[in-house]
Amino acid sequence: MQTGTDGKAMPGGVRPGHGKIGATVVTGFLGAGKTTLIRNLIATAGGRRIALIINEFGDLGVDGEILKGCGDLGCPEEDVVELANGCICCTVADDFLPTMKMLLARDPAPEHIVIETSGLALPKPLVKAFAWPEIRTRVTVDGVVTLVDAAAMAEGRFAADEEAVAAQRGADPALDHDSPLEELFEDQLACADLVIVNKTDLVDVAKLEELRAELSGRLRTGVRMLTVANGAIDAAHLLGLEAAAEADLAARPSHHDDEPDHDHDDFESFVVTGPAIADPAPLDAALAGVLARHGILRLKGFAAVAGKPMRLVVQAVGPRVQHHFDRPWNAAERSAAADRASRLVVIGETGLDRDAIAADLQAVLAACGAEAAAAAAG
Ligand SMILES: Nc1nc2c(ncn2[C@@H]2O[C@H](COP(=O)(O)OP(=O)(O)OP(=O)(O)O)[C@@H](O)[C@H]2O)c(=O)[nH]1
Repeated sequence: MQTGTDGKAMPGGVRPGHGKIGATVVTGFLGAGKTTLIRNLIATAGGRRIALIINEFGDLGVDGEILKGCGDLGCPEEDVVELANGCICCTVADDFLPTMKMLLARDPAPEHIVIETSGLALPKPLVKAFAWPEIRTRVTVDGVVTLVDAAAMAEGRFAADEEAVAAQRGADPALDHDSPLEELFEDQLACADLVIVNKTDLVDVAKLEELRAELSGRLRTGVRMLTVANGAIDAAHLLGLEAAAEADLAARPSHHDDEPDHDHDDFESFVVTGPAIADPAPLDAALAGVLARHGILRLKGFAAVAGKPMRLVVQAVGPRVQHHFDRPWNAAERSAAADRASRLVVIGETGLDRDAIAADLQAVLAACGAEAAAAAAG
């Protein structure tokens, strides 16, 4: 399902403005479906040479790995650049600009550049980087595409916890923000040229209309909104917006406009390593329990399954856990088979009980081995 809010025709394909290379910034909260959308974009881009810059908050490059593993001809591995271990908005000078220069030095240069920000990144500092002299002569921000997780929004997962905010305000009357999640959500919406409400399969029609009405009141004038499931939207709707967002920063307010050196103290992530499992069947329900017990926002990574040549991708967003085999372990990974283990990145608001979470996750992985062994023996 794809609909415009204003009934106008959607833009066509890539129309490079003023001879510059277009760049699309894909933003949206943790697990909103950015990587899923980008896979669809690549698959429907008609063979255009698109370079991807993939940024992750945790130091395990899961999204880049998934995109490289997709085997799509439009996305050869060398065109996927990973910027893990930090939010792109904070590492612009150290990581992003050198990466852009490297891509622009290629011959031939990419036809379009797509940047997936981490789910915790503020898009505005990244857009600002396109105004840097070395970049702006060659590249323009074709559009900022913000994904909204319809299910998370319907469940109130971005809304401020009124009691917690009241308690914080009591302790610090100068506090001017609602909650880290709400602020981030607002920043991502305020910077958008196009909003995609994803995961419509998880909400009913009435709820979706409610969400659209709420969102449309929070967007800049003229920003379009589309509704989709599984990021299934054609590249023609995403590329060619011709927004030149880097020249329009004042129209995109951020909660952090007065904080050039903001940080991400409100969130943390760490990686848990555990044993290979024997049976993925009980994994989802068991992991959902861990997420709920510890208030984990996002968990993702890879599990090794004993006796299987394929890598198991594990994904959890809020209460929903999914797994699937994506590709065979490659030769280098196979030769390290003795060390092959399951690796999961955990992301949440600051204050996670890392030891307890690691123990809980390792117990789940171990149980998925033990239960299968018991079933085989019985
Ligand atoms: N039910 C449902 N699941 C979806 C949809 N889109 C994505 N997912 C699932 O949501 C999970 C997260 O999707 P990703 O595409 O990895 O999300 P992301 O925004 O890239 O995640 P981060 O980079 O960690 O912020 C995966 O398990 C997807 O399969 C959708 O429309 N409906």
